[in-house]
Amino acid sequence: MIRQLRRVLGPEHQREYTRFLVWASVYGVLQGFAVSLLVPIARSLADGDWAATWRWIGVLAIAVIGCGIAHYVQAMRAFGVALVVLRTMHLNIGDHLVTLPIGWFAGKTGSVAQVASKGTMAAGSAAAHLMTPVVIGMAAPASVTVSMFFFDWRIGVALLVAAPLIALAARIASSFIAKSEHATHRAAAESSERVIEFARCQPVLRAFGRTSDTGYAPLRDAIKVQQTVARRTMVESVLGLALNGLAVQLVFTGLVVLAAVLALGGELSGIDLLALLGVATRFVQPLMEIGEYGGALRQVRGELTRIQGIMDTRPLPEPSQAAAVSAAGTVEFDHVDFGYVPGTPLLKDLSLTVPPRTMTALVGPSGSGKTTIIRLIARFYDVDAGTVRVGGVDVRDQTAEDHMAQLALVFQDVYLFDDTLRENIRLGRPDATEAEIDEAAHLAGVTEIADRLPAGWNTRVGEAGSALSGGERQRVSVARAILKRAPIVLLDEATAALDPENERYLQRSLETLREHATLIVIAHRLSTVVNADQIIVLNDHGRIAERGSHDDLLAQGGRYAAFWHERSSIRGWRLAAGATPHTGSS
Ligand SMILES: Nc1ncnc2c1ncn2[C@@H]1O[C@H](COP(=O)(O)OP(=O)(O)OP(=O)(O)O)[C@@H](O)[C@H]1O
Repeated sequence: MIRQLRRVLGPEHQREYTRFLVWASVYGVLQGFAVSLLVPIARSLADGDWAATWRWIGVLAIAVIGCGIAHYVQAMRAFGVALVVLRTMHLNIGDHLVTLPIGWFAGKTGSVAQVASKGTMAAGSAAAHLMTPVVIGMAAPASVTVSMFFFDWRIGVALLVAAPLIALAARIASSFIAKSEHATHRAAAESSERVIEFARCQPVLRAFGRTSDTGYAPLRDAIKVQQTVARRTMVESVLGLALNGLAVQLVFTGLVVLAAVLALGGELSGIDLLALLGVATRFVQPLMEIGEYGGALRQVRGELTRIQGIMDTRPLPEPSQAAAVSAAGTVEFDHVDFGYVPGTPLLKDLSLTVPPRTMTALVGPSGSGKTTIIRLIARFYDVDAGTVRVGGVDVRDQTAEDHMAQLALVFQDVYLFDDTLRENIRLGRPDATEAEIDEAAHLAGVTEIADRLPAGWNTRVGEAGSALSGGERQRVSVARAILKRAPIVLLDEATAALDPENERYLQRSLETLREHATLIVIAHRLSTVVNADQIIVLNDHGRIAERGSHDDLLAQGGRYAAFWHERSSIRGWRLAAGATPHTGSS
């Protein structure tokens, strides 16, 4: 844990941390030394040598004063380190998170939040409360052992043999408990996920009559597993603690027996024996304390491992010198291979070119990789082979800032901040004038939303935009994109089944965006596909099946043409995998 804490603190706080460790060790060593002085004091008393007795008492007084000073300094330093942990760890984690590929966050938002809050608190309190007993638990027995070599080498040897035995027993007990604690942690995480699911899915569960009478089986099962695992953990923890306690007691008993044997053989006086018993007690007590802190130590170690896991995740490599954009508004895929799972390629040898200020529609069966293409353009992930060029330059040769400056993203899962409509649009370009915001809002149809809301433009949109409908949220997101004036707009049409109002605004926005920007759209609406300059039809093997304009593809008489003829009678469509047309509303 000492090493883990050092790693997560970062290089700039190493000196502070080392100073704390030194003072805590000095405190532990002085404690052990002070206790060991009982032996020479007892011996000189037994010998009736008052001068030596007072001399040793003087040394004890100095050691005790030293202990007090070391205690104070190490406590202040421990709080200093704890404050540094709390102050800097959030910043370190935050600074690191912004360098990670966006794709890394998929499915991790819950655990990242947990680590950033609970993990840093645990690390901070470990520095303030746990490190001192741990360091003393190691330093004091070591100091007692070394001191005993000066006063009675036989006891010194006995302590030297005993220490590793106690450490071994503690390690066995700890690994025993850690295994069951790990299972408890997993079971607890599973049932809390099921509880969240249960709360979130209430409308669905109620709609299907899965109320509390019938219960929600996954949650019930998860709780049952958690209870079983918790029972087992309790038993195993008690056994582990008992093993630890037994080992310490056995060592203590061994030391008492050894001292008694020496006393009986006339090698030690009665007063020597009493002094050694005191020393032996002080030897085992810190070791016992380390065992008692075992649970808390393992918990902190787990949190530090999770923090370290985030900090060890490699950021997207950035070039030391950014390449300048050479062909603004173009997007190229050059023999790209990509898969989310190593060894399972999704896109294979994919090449495509999107000229500036054109509109490209991506169509294909569900799961064919349309969203993945958009994510690669935005560099959520790096390709496995080939090159993705944005603005004529490999995305890996651009800084994240230069790269993202060329893109505006309108995704299905639009995230709005719990702020006013106006501030949510302003996010697209913070230095935009009020008139520019008004214009973007008007084009995307947000003005009409504001007119309807009770506080107009000043209405807060709620957590993640919960006060707006899906179509309205997308209109705000489109307004952001219009305001940004990025040369390339990536847009995932929310759904084929937009209501006429949202449909009209989206159509108008696309036309506006098209005047200045390159548009790459995951197209669900017939009108988008027909109006595109280029249609890329993906097959379900991660390759491009057909490409061209609507007229070209109809003339080719291939798969697109077949589906077109079949589906053009309904609004909204999507190519389905294999030979079976997709018959849903999308
Ligand atoms: N983060 C991820 N990790 C692992 N696999 C993923 C991830 N995201 C997508 N996939 C898988 O990659 C494949 C392609 O997904 P993608 O979202 O690109 O398809 P799509 O053509 O956009 O589908 P749809 O039209 O249904 O939205 C799917 O099989 C999907 O399950």
